[in-house]
Amino acid sequence: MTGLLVVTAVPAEAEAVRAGLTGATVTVLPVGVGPAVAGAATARVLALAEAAGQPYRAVVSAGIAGGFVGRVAVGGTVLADRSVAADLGAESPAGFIPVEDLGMPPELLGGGRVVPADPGLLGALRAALPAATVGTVLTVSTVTGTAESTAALADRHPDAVAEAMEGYGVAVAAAQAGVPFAELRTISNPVGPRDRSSWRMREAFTALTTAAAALR
Ligand SMILES: O=C(O)c1cccc(C(=O)CC[C@H]2O[C@@H](n3cnc4c(=O)[nH]cnc43)[C@H](O)[C@@H]2O)c1
Repeated sequence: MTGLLVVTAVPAEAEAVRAGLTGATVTVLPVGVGPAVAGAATARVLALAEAAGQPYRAVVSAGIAGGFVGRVAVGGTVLADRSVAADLGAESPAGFIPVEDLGMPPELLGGGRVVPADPGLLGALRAALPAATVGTVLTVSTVTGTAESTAALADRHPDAVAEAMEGYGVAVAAAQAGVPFAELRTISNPVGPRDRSSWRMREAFTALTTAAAALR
């Protein structure tokens, strides 16, 4: 059995993770942005490793994220206790309807919009990162960028601490391969009205390198 697989969206995130992992035998791969491409690419990596007789023992989705104001600070580190496909469902005049409530057969929903982190893996990461904020990390296909959508999302998910774009897709790939999953994020920007001047990429990448040491 091979070791841990860490998947990021972009190469810069993968480099930041690798910088914190010197000496460790961890595979770090940038697999693309968004839940579909990240999920499909992760599924392929897991399947190829399995076919080669060297399955990974766990998968971590890692990278930067937006943080919900008042729940986690920019520059902070987040561990997901669950990864949730926040926009998988239907809009209606009465508000958002989760995909589970649309009357579809459950077997078509791949376990639903909520994938819990593996308890053993999350426990190990919590122990290694005691200052990390633990909570729901949302996966969105569209970055939240207005005050109205931020308020609606925060209301719908009172336990959400951050949003990113890959975790749920990677989590589904891991679940279908029977491999433990966790999500680790560092906060580059507040979730809220689009404002590039509020982004703190350097801070988030530095925090990602520091947090990556926990993956050894
Ligand atoms: O152009 C924008 O308004 C914008 C706002 C936030 C992030 C981006 C990106 O291109 C980065 C997407 C990339 O990073 C993760 N990420 C970082 N911050 C957020 C966020 O606030 N909401 C969702 N995803 C975020 C994400 O996982 C992607 O891989 C552009």
